[in-house]
Amino acid sequence: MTQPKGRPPALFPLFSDVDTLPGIGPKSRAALAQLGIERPRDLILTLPASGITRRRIARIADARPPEVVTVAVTVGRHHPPTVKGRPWRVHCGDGVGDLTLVFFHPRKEWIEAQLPTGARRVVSGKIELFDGLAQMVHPDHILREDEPALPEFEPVYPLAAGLTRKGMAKAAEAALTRLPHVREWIDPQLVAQRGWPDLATALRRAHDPQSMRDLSPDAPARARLAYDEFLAHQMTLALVRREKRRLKGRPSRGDGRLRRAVLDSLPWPPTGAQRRAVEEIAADMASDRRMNRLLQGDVGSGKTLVAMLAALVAVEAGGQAVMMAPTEILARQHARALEPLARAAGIRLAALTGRDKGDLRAQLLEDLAQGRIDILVGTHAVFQKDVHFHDLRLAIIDEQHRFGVAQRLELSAKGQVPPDMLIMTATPIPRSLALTQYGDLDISILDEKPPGRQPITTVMISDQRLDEVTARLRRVLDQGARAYWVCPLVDESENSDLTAAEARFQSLRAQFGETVRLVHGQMPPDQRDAAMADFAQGRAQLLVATTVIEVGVDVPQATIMVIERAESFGLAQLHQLRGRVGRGTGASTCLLMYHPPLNESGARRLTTLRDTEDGFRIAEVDLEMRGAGDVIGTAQSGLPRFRIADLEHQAGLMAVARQDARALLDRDPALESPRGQAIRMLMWLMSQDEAIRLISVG
Ligand SMILES: Nc1ncnc2c1ncn2[C@@H]1O[C@H](COP(=O)(O)OP(=O)(O)OP(=O)(O)O)[C@@H](O)[C@H]1O
Repeated sequence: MTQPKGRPPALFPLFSDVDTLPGIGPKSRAALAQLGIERPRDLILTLPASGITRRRIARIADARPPEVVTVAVTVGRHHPPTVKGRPWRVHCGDGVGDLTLVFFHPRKEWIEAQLPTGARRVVSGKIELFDGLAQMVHPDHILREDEPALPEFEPVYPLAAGLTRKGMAKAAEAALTRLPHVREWIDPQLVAQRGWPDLATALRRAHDPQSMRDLSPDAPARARLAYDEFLAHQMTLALVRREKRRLKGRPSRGDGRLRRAVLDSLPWPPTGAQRRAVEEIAADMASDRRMNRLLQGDVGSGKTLVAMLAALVAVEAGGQAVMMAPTEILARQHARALEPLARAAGIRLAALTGRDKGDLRAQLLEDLAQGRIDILVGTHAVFQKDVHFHDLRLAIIDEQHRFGVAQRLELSAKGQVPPDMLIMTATPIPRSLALTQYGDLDISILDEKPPGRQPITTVMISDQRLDEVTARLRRVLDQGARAYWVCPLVDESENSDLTAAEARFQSLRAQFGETVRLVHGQMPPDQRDAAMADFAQGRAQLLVATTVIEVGVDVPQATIMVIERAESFGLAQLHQLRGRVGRGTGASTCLLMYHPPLNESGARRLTTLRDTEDGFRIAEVDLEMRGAGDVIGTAQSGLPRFRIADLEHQAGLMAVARQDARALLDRDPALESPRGQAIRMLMWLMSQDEAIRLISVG
């Protein structure tokens, strides 16, 4: 295996092919590859995931089945199967009690050699009761009495077909011998304060746990290794961040005139969180470094205004701003929401999506290039080749978790003088994940709702009470209320959602008449816009919808939301959906209609939602229930795959690692000090090769 330029020779043995280890042949090599293990380095970072405690008992009668035990027995008679498909049974005993060993399809020679009648053997495995008799199916170990005793605790590695536990443990042991001596890269104070062992000791202990306690994320060895992984990752993010900041931006300073005009036009003052976020953004934009900031806002926290004020900084400075949304619907919605604000500021705002074609589009592009448009809102169409700005100073990206670090870097490469970047996300994500995925960005958080909002009353109700729900709906609609009715996510295919939504629409229309509208993603855009507009302006009172209304829809007069088959939605999605109500000063209600019986996960999601409206709290529960990868999305999210660290349980360490990484780079930009050198070693060890290249530019 060729070693990349710059990798310290001391690490070569760890990065050679895994089959250079003794005892690893082509078969094991293939099996290990299934686990993503290709080099000895991968082996040392693949830790036991769980463990088995095997109690040693003196007599069979001492077992408390079902239980994994080790016990000495005398082998009795063999009972080979008389009927095909039946197991081979071997009777054993210890003079007092009996134990039957059960084997499916054993090789005759093997089993007779392993368990000769009359011999003494130590067997270890799970004892179960079968028809009141003790039996052990496929013992994990069969030993002679003179063989070394089995340890009471046995680590369990992740296994793939073709690998045995023993084989894994041996391979890991062999790989560990290739670990060179390395200088400590962790801050000595942190090491002392947490009582962490050095790398080699930590690895040895992590591979040789003595009890379940040693496997917990808090065990010093595992905590240290998790921190190492976080630190390497955060070093990379810190380097990427530095690299981006190095990209000179142009300072955009406004006189505040346009921002004031917008604020004066609003009936309410900005919240403290909005004010803070705008200040942070304006300060970034005023500096001569490029802004790379993430604006994270809970539902209904008022991100739109913040985005608009940011855009106005660019316009006040004589430039333009662009805002990009992930979908056509969202882009249109943003444009609609920003339009009145643009009017108040007396500036020109235009929307551009894939839908725009022909002369209109050509005219729009011309206006944009001439600087006659100040703010452009759209889908990714705004970044097409033929779209030229007169003077683009700010790009706002409403991303919904769609981009990873790599994509962000790519985007920022667009344009000659790359604009400041503001990334907005409407889904609160737990801090640990934010630091993982967005560690290269600075973060502003909107965690405060505009004043005057009343808590949303959230109720769980069985769909067997559908009639009560519609009766109640009739009463409130008669009083002039506006309501959403969200149809279930039947399965992955959009068509079946559609059928469900259409069927529900028909039945509600039969009951409530003309005031019901339907929106779904496959409607012609004009019809969809018309239905939305009818609802927003009060010409319709009940909007039946699929999840297209999940984000961005803002109709403050809507106060009721019914979510059908609520248990079929994820937590974050439910939170977003519910966020469509409770956006005005009226009291709002959300009915989570479920189809009984609820399973455990469904129940937990719905009760969590019922009990809190705090998106950040909900995000934590979501993370706990689903794990990091699922919360952020698939591999394309840019979320790194940690081998050891556990984001759910070691989130605190991530924050420490981020701080340490940034401080380290500030003090030692080229990583030349002894500790800097050690950090380089860590980064090589963790395969952060790309990032290492960014160091030298330091
Ligand atoms: N400071 C404020 N005081 C009162 N109302 C506000 C304030 N800021 C925004 N609003 C109003 O709150 C509502 C929600 O704002 P906005 O649509 O910007 O939320 P959002 O953060 O985009 O939410 P979501 O992600 O849920 O769509 C809008 O009707 C907006 O006019």
